Amino acid sequence: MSEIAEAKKAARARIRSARSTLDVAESARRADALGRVLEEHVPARARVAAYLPMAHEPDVRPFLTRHLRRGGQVLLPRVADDPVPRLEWVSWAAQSETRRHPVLPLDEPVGHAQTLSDVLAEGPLQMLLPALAVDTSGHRLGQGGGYYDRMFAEVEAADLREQVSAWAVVGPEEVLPAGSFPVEPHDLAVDAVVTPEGLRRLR
Ligand SMILES: Nc1nc2c(c(=O)[nH]1)N(C=O)[C@@H](CNc1ccc(C(=O)N[C@@H](CCC(=O)O)C(=O)O)cc1)CN2
Ligand SMILES: Nc1ncnc2c1ncn2[C@@H]1O[C@H](COP(=O)(O)OP(=O)(O)OP(=O)(O)O)[C@@H](O)[C@H]1O
Repeated sequence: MSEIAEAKKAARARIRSARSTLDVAESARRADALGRVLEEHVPARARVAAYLPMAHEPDVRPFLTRHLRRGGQVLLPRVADDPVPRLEWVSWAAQSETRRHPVLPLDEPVGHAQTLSDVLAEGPLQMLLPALAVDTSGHRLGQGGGYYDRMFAEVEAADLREQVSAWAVVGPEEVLPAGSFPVEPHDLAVDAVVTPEGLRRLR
């Protein structure tokens, strides 16, 4: 493994370990506060592409439920590794079924999926990206699959970056000064970061 990849791995381990010490009451308080921040900043009509939280990731589900109730649309990702590793997107309703991924520690939506290009052909998209940390230049440290980076490389190649508003979702202590974790050329830059304390624009 390259030196940079090793350093990213160490940063991920540090943040995952800190996340695992958050108690249940504090996690619930954060999910509630995060819901209020997102409800304030995401227009009711927006199409939102989000995620189902795994392993202590910020819980966006209270917001997603409220967004559906106010008439918004929600899409969730599913890993499709054949023929190449990529994400596909499934439209989400309150009673939709989920299934455990056979290898990765996450639940995924079941049903008809679209590529992100198909989704973007229908109009602009508000993306809420899972992350372990974000620096103040907008760089994002993810779980290490490279799925979001590859997806954004495609979006940029198709000249569709302007169609996407990309917000990373992390805890307040995970917004870090630039240089706190290694950044590679392929790492996507987000437009803003959202925490239970509020939204901060980064570019
Ligand atoms: N909630 C959520 N959904 C998501 C992502 C995410 O980060 N969060 N993804 C973002 O890309 C994709 C899934 N990618 C993932 C990549 C790595 C690991 C992970 O835990 N890796 C462990 C080893 C896991 C194992 O093999 O058991 C590791 O790297 O240590 C999880 C998800 C799509 N869905
Ligand atoms: N645009 C790309 N083209 C090809 N490979 C890529 C691209 N972006 C990332 N990768 C590869 O994916 C792997 C993981 O990248 P990285 O550590 O940056 O993931 P991450 O951003 O934390 O993950 P994720 O986006 O899934 O949350 C690396 O081996 C990297 O080289």
